[in-house]
Amino acid sequence: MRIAIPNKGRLQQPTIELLSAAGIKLFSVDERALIVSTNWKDVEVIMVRPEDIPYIIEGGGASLGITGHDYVVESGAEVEEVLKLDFGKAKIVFAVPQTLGIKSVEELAKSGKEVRIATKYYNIALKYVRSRNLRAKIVKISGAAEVMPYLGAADAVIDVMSTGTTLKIHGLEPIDTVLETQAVVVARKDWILSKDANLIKIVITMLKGVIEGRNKKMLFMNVPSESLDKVLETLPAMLAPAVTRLSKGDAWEVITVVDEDSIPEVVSKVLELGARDIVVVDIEKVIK
Ligand SMILES: Nc1ncnc2c1ncn2[C@@H]1O[C@H](COP(=O)(O)OP(=O)(O)OP(=O)(O)O)[C@@H](O)[C@H]1O
Ligand SMILES: O=P(O)(O)OC[C@H]1O[C@H](OP(=O)(O)OP(=O)(O)O)[C@H](O)[C@@H]1O
Ligand SMILES: [Mg+2]
Repeated sequence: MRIAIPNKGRLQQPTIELLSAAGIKLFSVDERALIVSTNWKDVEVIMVRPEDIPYIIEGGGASLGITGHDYVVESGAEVEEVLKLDFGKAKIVFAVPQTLGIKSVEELAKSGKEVRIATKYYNIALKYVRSRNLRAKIVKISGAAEVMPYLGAADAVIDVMSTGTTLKIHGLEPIDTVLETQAVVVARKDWILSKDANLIKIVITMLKGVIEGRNKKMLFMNVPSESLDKVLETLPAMLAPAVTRLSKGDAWEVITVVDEDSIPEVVSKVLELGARDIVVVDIEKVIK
């Protein structure tokens, strides 16, 4: 089977790292190679432009693809988003020059003036202006939208924002969120009927395992008998914490899996309750 991944840009490196963590390592012979074999003998990776990936999947050129949700929406391709990947997170925003002093889209719509909007997201922009009753002309460009108002070639932009620095540098102010995006895994809608369905399922399971594992940690701790019940009561777990008697003394080893974000709170609570020797361990995959 084939997996289509970005051949450039922000999503490429995290995608290669994700595949590797899932166990799929790329054998790259040449940096310019568009088709790369992997250590999984039935899995081949193709490197293509991220905006083309939805069409490639829809057309049957690859079984799975990794690209941005924004590109899936923009393409209008009939594909299924099977997994969110937690990277490439950004917002597509509508931004206008700060000097205009406009604070909302409603204000702009009411003015009745035609706005020229520069964007690489033509279809998303078209749908957006209709939904907001804006009189607009969409100026389709393929990048660097932020500079268009400065050049006088557009009055506003619909573009990607993460920290907001790029917009600010160019004197633009976001006044509305058009779409939230992140990297996703896409497949054909009927992938389950494909001859590769089993392998596709395995790859999705491994990728999901890595994503689930990234936000979780394993905790080991020693707990004296008198504290055990209280510690077990407070500890989160996937099902329930595991408990084993220690080889010496009146104490127990308690093992559980918790969300990374909750570690400071959980650790301070169990310490207070008498737990000791707490060990926090990274998790490679969580397969449910
Ligand atoms: N600053 C950002 N933070 C997080 N995600 C981003 C950011 N900029 C773009 N993205 C996301 O990454 C993907 C962009 O991939 P793409 O390779 O097309 O753009 P790029 O990495 O900016 O390269 P280029 O602009 O040169 O085409 C999109 O899905 C987009 O939403
Ligand atoms: O809100 P910010 O954190 O500033 O991020 C937004 C910028 O990030 C992306 O560009 P990127 O950094 O990928 O550079 P590029 O212009 O080469 O695409 C995007 O096209 C914006 O220009
Ligand atoms: Mg970019």
